[in-house]
Formats: sequence, C-alpha cells, structure tokens
Amino acid sequence: MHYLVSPSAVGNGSLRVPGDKSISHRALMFGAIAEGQTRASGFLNGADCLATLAALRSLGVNIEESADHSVVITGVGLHGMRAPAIDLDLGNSGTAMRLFCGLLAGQSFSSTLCGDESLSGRPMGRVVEPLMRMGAEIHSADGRPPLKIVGGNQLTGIDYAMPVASAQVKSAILLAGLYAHGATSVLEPAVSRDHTERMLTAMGATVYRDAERVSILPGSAMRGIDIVVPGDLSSATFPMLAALIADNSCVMLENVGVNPTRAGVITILRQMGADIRLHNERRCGDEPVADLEIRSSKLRAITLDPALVPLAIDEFPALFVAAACAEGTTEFSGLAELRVKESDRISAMADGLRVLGIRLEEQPDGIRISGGPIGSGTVQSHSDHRIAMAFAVAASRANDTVRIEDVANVNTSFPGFVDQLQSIGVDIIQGGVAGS
Ligand SMILES: O=C(O)C1=C[C@@H](OP(=O)(O)O)[C@@H](O)[C@H](O)C1
Ligand SMILES: C=C(OP(=O)(O)O)C(=O)O
Repeated sequence: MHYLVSPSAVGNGSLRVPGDKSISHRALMFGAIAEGQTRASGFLNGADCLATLAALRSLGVNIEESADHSVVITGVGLHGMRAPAIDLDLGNSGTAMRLFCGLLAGQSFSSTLCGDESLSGRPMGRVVEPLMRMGAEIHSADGRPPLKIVGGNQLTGIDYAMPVASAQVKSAILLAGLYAHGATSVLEPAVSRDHTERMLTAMGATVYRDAERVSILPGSAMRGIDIVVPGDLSSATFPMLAALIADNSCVMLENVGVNPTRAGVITILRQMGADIRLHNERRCGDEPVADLEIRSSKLRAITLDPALVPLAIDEFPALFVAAACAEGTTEFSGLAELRVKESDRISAMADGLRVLGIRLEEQPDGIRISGGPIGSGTVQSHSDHRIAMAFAVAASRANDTVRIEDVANVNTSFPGFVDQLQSIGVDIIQGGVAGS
C-alpha cells in the first residue's frame, strides 16, 4: 500500500485521535494479572495492541472486545496464566515483546515470543540481561527475537542501573519484580514514560519512586480497575504538525494525554515557535489529559536539548519535518535510540527528506536539518508507521505530489489516519493493496 499526497490547504477542524498505544498495552497486560475485571474504554484497536490481546488469550486470559473501543479483561491473578499452545507472535510491537519478557520470566511455564521482520531485528539484550540477573532463563538468537523463556525459575529482586532511558526495559523489570523475592529497583539515566508506575499503583501494587530510582515490592494483591485511555499524543503529533506548517489552520485535538513524561514534543515545538494551547486540563483516571488548540506558526530552528529526548522519543520523525519547515538549521543530538526502532529512523528520515530536496547532515546520534521548500518524489517508509505518517504530513506542504511507499504499518498505531488527515484538508489518498 502507498499514499499519494498532494499540496494541501489544511484548514480548521476538530479531531479525536485513537487511544494511547502505551496505555492500551498496559491495560491489557496488567488487567490480565490482576484479580477481577478491568474495563478499558478508548482502547487502541491498532495492530500492536491487538497482538498483545491475542497473546494474552493464548495465555488463557478472557478478553471481550466491544464495538465502542472498550475491552473487558477478566484478570486471572499473578499466577493464573497458563502455558500457551503456540508461539506468541507480537507482530511489529517492541513494547509487547519487552513487557511480555518481564511478565513471563517468572511464570511456572515456558513460552516463546516472536515477531515480524522489523521486530526480529530489534535488540532484546537490554531486557534479557537484567531479567537473567534476576534468575530468569531466556534464550535468544544473539540478543534478537525469537526469545524462548524457560519457566519454573524463582526470581530475585535486583537494583538495576539501566544503561538507556527506556520505559520498555523499566516496565519489563518492574513486572518481573512482581514475581521476585525482595524489592526490585530500576535506576533511570533519565525519566522515561511512567504509565506502568501509574497503572500498577492504581491496581494496588506497591511501587515507589525515590529520585531517579523506581522500585516495586512483590506480595500486594492487584485488583482490576476501570481505565479511560486518553488519546495518544504520539498520534496527535501528526495532525498537530499538519496544522503548524500550514498557512491558515486552526485544529483542535480533543482529549489527548499530556503526561509530562510524554509531552516533550509540545515543549520542543513551542521552543520552535509553535502556537500550541492547552485547554480544559484535567485527569483521566491516573493520566493528565487536555484539549490542544494548534494554530499555523512560523517555525524557527533550535538546538535540541538532549535531556528532552526520552520525553519525545517517538515524535522525532515528525520533529524532523518541523525542522525541514523551519527557518534556519536545527541540530538534533542524543538520538542513538532512534536507530533501533521499527526502522533506523535517522537514516529513514534522512533518505526521504533528501528526496524531497531538504539539506541535511546525518550524524551517528543525530541530524542537522536546514529548513527549505519541500519538493516532490517517492519516499520509502521502511515499513515504519511513524516514518510513513511524518512524510504524509511533510507532503501536504510539498510543491507537487509525493508518493509514500509501504504504509500498511500505519495501522499499528493510528487506524483511521487517512480519514483524520483528510478531514482537516490534507489531500491524501491510499492506494494499492498490502505489499504493493
Ligand atoms: O513503554 C512504551 O510503551 C514505549 C516506550 C518507548 O520505547 P523505549 O522504552 O524503547 O524507549 C517508545 O518508543 C514506544 O513506542 C513505547
Ligand atoms: C517505537 C515504537 O513502538 P514499539 O517500540 O512498541 O514497537 C513506536 O510506536 O514508535
């Protein structure tokens, strides 16, 4: 499948982007090991979360889906999952694979985790190594999937200093900590998204933070809760960007999660001169939520503060497009993690931006992008949803039609992306069938 995007007059509109991917994964997994029912409304029906849902069903967990985007998970308790009859296929989802590693490391049964071509190339040593230190037995192909997790090992709590700021690694270790003897602590080199800590606490687990260290104690009963999943700020970033780089646009993005450990994109875009206003700031269960008003803005170059990277980690493809539309040369550094996402996001973006005539210089952990007119041509998404969506938005400002190849993966995080962009005036059509 591909997109064809033509120069667009992005105007006004009001959107509700789909539910938060990180929170949807967690609602399923944590609901599964709680006692009683967890109801998650606003659940993201994207392929990544559906892979988690299917894996949990294979582990014996009953989950009902309704047409109104809610799921009801009947928790089986910490020790109620059963051995799966098949390998657990987690598709494209790094979050699912890493969190399941932690969840399954302390079970009495064995399991095997696998995924698609992209996921099969992603580093898993970062979770396997600390879990093995806790006493888990996990076999991998040189630190890559498939992962065979051998059951029946008693885990022991550790105090682990994470080499990279990763919410996936932190969450995997905390989940394993629920099954360990003694306390388990994770020291973060920088704060990463804290949805796990918030949701586990709401379910009754004993989780506490002391400066940069997050700890969990085993032994507290977890109970099912009602969760209202906010709109995903990572998805909202794309219509936000479309409005910012347009000439006369005002777009309202309703009910978007603005958890400070996720909201780096707002900080960075505001530094670039973006007019982003938060209205009706409120809480949606344990998560802060707001309506975002976005107005077309004259963006200017910045030198990124690398401390903001973990707070905006998935938003960099979009931020590179913002830099391409800004006046001056923006310098991004501290982005080494982008090279091990669904694609090498620095190279994938650099290749496509070059096709569109943008001057840039790629570096091992960053990129310098000089703003200028966006040209036309065919760009590759490298089967990466965020790359596909970033170029779809960039193309709305191009001088002619842009073709973006291989976009089926957008469904992993943003079902309905094309309709939503069309509704604010982006001239985008989807063509071809999967693989074409
Ligand atoms: O915990 C999560 O839900 C996620 C954490 C981030 O990954 P890392 O923890 O590897 O940075 C992010 O890129 C991913 O999309 C979702
Ligand atoms: C990196 C991402 O997800 P995951 O790591 O779960 O595949 C993403 O959604 O941008």
